[in-house]
Amino acid sequence: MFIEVRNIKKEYKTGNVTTAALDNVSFSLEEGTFNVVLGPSGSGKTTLLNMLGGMDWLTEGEIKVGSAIISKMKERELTNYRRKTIGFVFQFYNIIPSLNVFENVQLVENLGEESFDAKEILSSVGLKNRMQNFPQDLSGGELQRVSIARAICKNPQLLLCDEPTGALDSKTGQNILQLLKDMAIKYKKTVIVVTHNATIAEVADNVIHIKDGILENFEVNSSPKQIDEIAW
Ligand SMILES: Nc1ncnc2c1ncn2[C@@H]1O[C@H](COP(=O)(O)OP(=O)(O)OP(=O)(O)O)[C@@H](O)[C@H]1O
Repeated sequence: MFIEVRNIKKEYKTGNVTTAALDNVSFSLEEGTFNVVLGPSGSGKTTLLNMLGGMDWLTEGEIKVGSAIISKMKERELTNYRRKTIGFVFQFYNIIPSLNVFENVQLVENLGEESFDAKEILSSVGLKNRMQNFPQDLSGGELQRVSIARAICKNPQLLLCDEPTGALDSKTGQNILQLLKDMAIKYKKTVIVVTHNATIAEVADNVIHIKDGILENFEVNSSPKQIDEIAW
């Protein structure tokens, strides 16, 4: 298994109040799979993504990614892990407005040891003719393509996406999901998409259902739908 999450717990303390954002969650995922984390607002989806991405430390439990036990890592190792192993895609793209499309992607070319060529990756996400444009000239769907190209350019093993289609209409969202699925198939990336949209889960290989920080169900989808079969 590429990812093994064992009995993880994450508590946040604010003053005297302790919130268990995740409680005793365990699952594993194979490499090259397309996975969805599904749950209502406040259920712990982003917390789970942050834990997998090495953004913060667990309260209890263990997370293994590849051969690395990331839950045991100190700050420096975690920074290295985030840099080399993880690509992040966010709902609102996080593109730098003063850099053109090519420059936004080229920024990360030096982070990975076996990075892809920025131009090649931009072509593969359908932005060959937009490289010299600035973000202000692009549509939401195109901006999300830039952010996927940037996430994938350093050749990370794991692509973590927080509501990547949340700001897009259904048709554009489908295109973006197809692109993320292609990343799993074509580049063997393990992709995890967080969403509260149950329709999106129908195309996933595995669905991690969480509610109130607890894993309600780990659903293995033996025949995931094609992306053009869904709409929301
Ligand atoms: N840094 C933090 N400090 C304190 N509480 C937090 C922190 N981050 C998250 N929480 C709490 O942990 C719980 C889970 O939050 P999380 O953001 O993971 O949920 P979510 O499922 O991603 O929600 P949404 O879909 O609304 O983004 C919530 O009760 C939230 O208020």
